[in-house]
Amino acid sequence: MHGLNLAQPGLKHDPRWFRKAVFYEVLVRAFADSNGSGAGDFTGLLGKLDYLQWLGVDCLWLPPFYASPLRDGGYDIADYRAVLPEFGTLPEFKELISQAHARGIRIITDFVMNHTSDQHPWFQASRSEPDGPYGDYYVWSDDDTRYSDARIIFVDTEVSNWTFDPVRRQFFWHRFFSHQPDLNFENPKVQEEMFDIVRYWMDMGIDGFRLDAVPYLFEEDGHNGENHPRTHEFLAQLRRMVDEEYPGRILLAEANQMPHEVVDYFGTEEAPECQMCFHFPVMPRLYYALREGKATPIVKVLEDTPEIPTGTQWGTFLRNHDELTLEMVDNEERAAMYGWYAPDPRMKANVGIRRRLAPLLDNSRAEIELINALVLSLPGSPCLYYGDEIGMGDNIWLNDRDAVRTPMQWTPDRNAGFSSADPGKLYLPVIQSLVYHHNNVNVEAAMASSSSLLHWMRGMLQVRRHHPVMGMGTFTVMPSDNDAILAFLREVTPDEADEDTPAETVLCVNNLSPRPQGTRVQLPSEYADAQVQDLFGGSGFVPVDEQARFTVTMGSRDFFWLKLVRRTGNED
Ligand SMILES: OC[C@H]1O[C@H](O[C@H]2O[C@H](CO)[C@@H](O)[C@H](O)[C@H]2O)[C@H](O)[C@@H](O)[C@@H]1O
Ligand SMILES: [Ca+2]
Repeated sequence: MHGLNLAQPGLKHDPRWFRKAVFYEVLVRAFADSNGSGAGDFTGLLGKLDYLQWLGVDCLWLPPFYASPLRDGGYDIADYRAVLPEFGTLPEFKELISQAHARGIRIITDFVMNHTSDQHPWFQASRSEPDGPYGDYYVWSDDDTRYSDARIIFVDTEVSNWTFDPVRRQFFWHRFFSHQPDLNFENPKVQEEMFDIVRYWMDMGIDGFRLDAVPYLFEEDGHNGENHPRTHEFLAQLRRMVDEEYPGRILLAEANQMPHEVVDYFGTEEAPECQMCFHFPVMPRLYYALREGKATPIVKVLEDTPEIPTGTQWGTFLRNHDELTLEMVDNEERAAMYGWYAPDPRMKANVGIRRRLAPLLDNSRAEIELINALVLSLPGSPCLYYGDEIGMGDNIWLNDRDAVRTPMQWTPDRNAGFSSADPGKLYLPVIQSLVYHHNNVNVEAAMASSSSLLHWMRGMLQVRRHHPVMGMGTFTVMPSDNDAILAFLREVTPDEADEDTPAETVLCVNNLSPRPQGTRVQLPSEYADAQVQDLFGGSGFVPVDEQARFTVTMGSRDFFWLKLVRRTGNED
């Protein structure tokens, strides 16, 4: 990318880095193709690190890039220690890590422990040699009746969690596609293999793992096969090993579960598990609140979210490489979400919606800004999805979740500047729809326009970085007299402050309504008469009154991030 002559600060030692970080999920296959093969690769991604540094992200999450038949976007691994040749080589991957680190960007990768591809040599050996060393690596049964309390997750394609294998003449267990047999975690050798694979990639220099589909490791008759106590025991052992051998590296749980269940993946003080967990239930409620024009769904889900252990952090997100999952809302809410966000049945996938952020919000700049402001200010470290920073579109005519995995749009040129290949050779076609065509929606054009969504996003990340309170601070909802308004405080008190995280209080006020709204927000008494300073440089806000009430009028879908400066002598 021209004109991005950036300093390369390198990584700063900071054991709490993940609590302040902005993550960015990027599919190697989708970002940049360096050799005209039609698919993205490590070298292509490396060439775009300056862009990512310029944007201001702190950590990349790379979904699987391992050897795989790619029947589930790489979540069907055929060799945990090899990279898919079309993505490059291991030395290229190592170079990517070191170049990212040189730019102050960390990298976490996906670790799919629950299952492998049926092409994995372990499975091939297990099916053909039941008494051999791999015979017990998978979950086999003479019939398909066990674990009947476990639900089917991929309801669009699967009719059972058991599939008959004609070679071994037994059924094998799978929570996802029938080409993804579940590993048998009851087998200590499988557990050892997992430990060794973690060591292998951590030795290579990665900064952590997203633990894919982690609730499903252990199963038992009479149990629904999710969040089994033995899964938690295993994770605690894994964490102990990581802390001993790779201190500072993180484990991030992908547990699509209700708040009271997902918090268990943080573990306990005696037996910690993951430093981070994605907060699945909050995500659909952000979209719900936007359409309802009310703060209640967000307030409620955060009220239902238990406290998390000291030093841990939520991972938040608006979109990712999967469908916008609606597993964590009730039937009524799900029906409303489908009505609002999936008017065409093609937009649905499993229990969710396979669309990108901008099309979901009908390309409304105000809504895109508000929902991003929410995810950047609510508790947790936000994870952006590649392309959403330029408002990329989707293609619901593609299969399954490929709808949201199309090539990154860099320029208005051939293949959107993603690849020099013959357009027919691309792993997926670039977006050519009327509104989101790469002629208009691309990084080059967005960079050339100072009012673009891209520049706005970058500005937001800069402000967030300058205010570590957004990652580290406490979160408290402030009562407002208008139910369209979501107001909350993020706060680091002088007692909690240190040289990296100064004491600060930020009041975030969000208008979820499409109409202008006035509100009076009641603040804690110590903020009586406090001065109000806009983090984005605005001015003229009326100070908090002597009864600690803050009064403001907000435009449609408006938001404010306001630093509260207490009156001297009002410090208690
Ligand atoms: O490896 C199988 C799948 O694992 C992850 O799945 C998660 O996404 C599902 C929706 O697509 C969701 O319903 C489930 O609860 C999750 O575990 C991974 O993110 C998928 O891409 C993958 O197919
Ligand atoms: Ca399993």
